[in-house]
Amino acid sequence: MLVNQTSKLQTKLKKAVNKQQKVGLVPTMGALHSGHLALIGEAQKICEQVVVSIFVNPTQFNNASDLEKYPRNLEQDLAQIQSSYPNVIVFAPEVSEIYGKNVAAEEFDFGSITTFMEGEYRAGHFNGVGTIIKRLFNLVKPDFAFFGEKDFQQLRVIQKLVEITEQPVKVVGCATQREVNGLAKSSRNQRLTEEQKEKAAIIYQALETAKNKFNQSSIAEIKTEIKGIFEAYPEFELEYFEIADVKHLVPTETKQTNTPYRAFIAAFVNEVRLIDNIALNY
Ligand SMILES: Nc1ncnc2c1ncn2[C@@H]1O[C@H](COP(=O)(O)OP(=O)(O)OP(=O)(O)O)[C@@H](O)[C@H]1O
Ligand SMILES: CC(C)(CO)[C@@H](O)C(=O)[O-]
Ligand code: BAL
Repeated sequence: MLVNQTSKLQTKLKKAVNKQQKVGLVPTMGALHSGHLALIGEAQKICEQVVVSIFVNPTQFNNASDLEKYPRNLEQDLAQIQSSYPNVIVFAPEVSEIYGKNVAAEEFDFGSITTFMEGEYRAGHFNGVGTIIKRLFNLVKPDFAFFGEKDFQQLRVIQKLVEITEQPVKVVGCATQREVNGLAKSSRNQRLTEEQKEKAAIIYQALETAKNKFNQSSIAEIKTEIKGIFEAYPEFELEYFEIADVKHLVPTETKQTNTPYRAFIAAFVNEVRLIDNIALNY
């Protein structure tokens, strides 16, 4: 069922708490796809009451056109949730319900995990994500909250946010759902043509290449190979390809033993920006 106001949401959640039900939160920006539905499915496994928030959060966008063109389709989102998960509460507030008149992000110190990659290329993005998630956690008071590994850096930011703000929420990371060709499901894929979606499989192919070469090649060699892959596709612009240790998320050129690494990529197809990542050695 759909709720737009925080007061109504809290009334509904009181009932769940009185019944000693576990509450799970799945934050989204809507334009739902099977990646989101997988998160809801994971939430349903361990929580009797699941809340899905649908809110295109303005303070996390560093690019006005990206915010304006972000796909929005509340009717279709509600129909999808209703048909698969009829007991879910959908919280879809207006911007004013969350921010009042002050549409601004709080500042957080997330340390090294936000210094590079998304933190570097989307200035202020993670302060915006931290702001909305802190507010949603305060409103919903979930026992568990579910986030996709597709946005791996974001997942680590949320874990850090919980630590900094001492909110009693367990953060659950969920595996990336992909198209048959390997392209990570993403709401922004809706802005691609069918041909672009097919070609965008090179993002995943680049990550797989990095994974296959990780043991026998240096990071410099892997980076050269990935750049070469993208040179063959002039309509794609590689923004970054990095290999970073999972703990600090600091890109590196040298491999340390007994350290788990992931490869991270961001690329533009025309003006649509896609991201993805893969575990390399764990
Ligand atoms: N392919 C996917 N597999 C698993 N989780 C996903 C996937 N895509 C998104 N998610 C997760 O769903 C949640 C909501 O993400 P969001 O609404 O931004 O969708 P999105 O598809 O990531 O959109 P976009 O990529 O355009 O930002 C986040 O926790 C995100 O990591
Ligand atoms: C977590 C989130 C819903 C916060 O707006 C957003 O960043 C997203 O959809 O990944
Ligand atoms: N899925 C991450 C949210 C964003 O791109 O702003």
